[in-house]
Amino acid sequence: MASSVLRLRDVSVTRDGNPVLQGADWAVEPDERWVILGPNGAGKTTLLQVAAAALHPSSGEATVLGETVGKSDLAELRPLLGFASSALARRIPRTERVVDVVMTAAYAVTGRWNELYEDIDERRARRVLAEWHLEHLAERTFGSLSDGEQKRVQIARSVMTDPEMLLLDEPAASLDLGGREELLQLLGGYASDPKSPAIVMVTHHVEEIPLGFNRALLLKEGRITAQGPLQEVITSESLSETFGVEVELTEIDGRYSARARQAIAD
Ligand SMILES: Nc1ncnc2c1ncn2[C@@H]1O[C@H](COP(=O)(O)OP(=O)(O)OP(=O)(O)O)[C@@H](O)[C@H]1O
Repeated sequence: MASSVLRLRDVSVTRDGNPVLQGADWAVEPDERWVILGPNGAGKTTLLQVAAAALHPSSGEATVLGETVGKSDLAELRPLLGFASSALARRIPRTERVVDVVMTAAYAVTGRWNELYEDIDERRARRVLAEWHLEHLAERTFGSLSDGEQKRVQIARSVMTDPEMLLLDEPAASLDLGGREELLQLLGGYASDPKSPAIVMVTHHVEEIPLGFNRALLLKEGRITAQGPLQEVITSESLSETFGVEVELTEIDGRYSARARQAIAD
């Protein structure tokens, strides 16, 4: 069996003296596509930052692509980890050409400075843009795109280096219905492709779980409350327990929706 791309053993993270992640045990295998759900402040982004080797555990051990976070030089890991988040997107210059936004990922920078780009990088960037239905926007500036288009550019950028693990922090946040559905369709296709890397996606809403995702992890107050196969973990009971409201969950053709039972009774 291939080795885990991510392994956490009893990982805790303390920030400003507060425990924000506690005793996390978790492994991600190459063929797994994980969704992480939990209330605001539960520690989802913190967990993703540990997975990205961007944050060191305060205690416990995190191994990313075989390297122990905090013990090895992680610079070489960077291109092997695709990462997209709104915080990272804010660092992309609005005047940058879309094709350059994607291409600069090969050098793990935002903004095109003095790197020498190869034709092969540009060809790959244009191919990745086409895969995410963005080729017609290649020459536009990043700042001129709609939110939905910008989200897709961020994901295209994060897969440019052909990473071994793709980490997505709320990729569908702030999208309208059409934009969300288009993104979910593309993500679902990507997740269903056996050649795609391991994927970990943080989201607030079960409606944003793309088809093709097969694992789920629930977090509450810094602790993992459930993890495992998606259909076993995403249940009315587990969501009610994690979010602290009575949740009524429905699933149609692999897509979920949830609402509070209270709302149904009213
Ligand atoms: N740099 C920081 N310094 C101090 N506390 C922090 C820092 N970053 C996050 N926290 C705290 O850690 C806790 C977990 O934050 P985190 O962003 O991981 O949660 P989250 O589940 O992603 O939340 P949300 O759903 O609101 O995005 C929160 O209480 C937050 O205030």
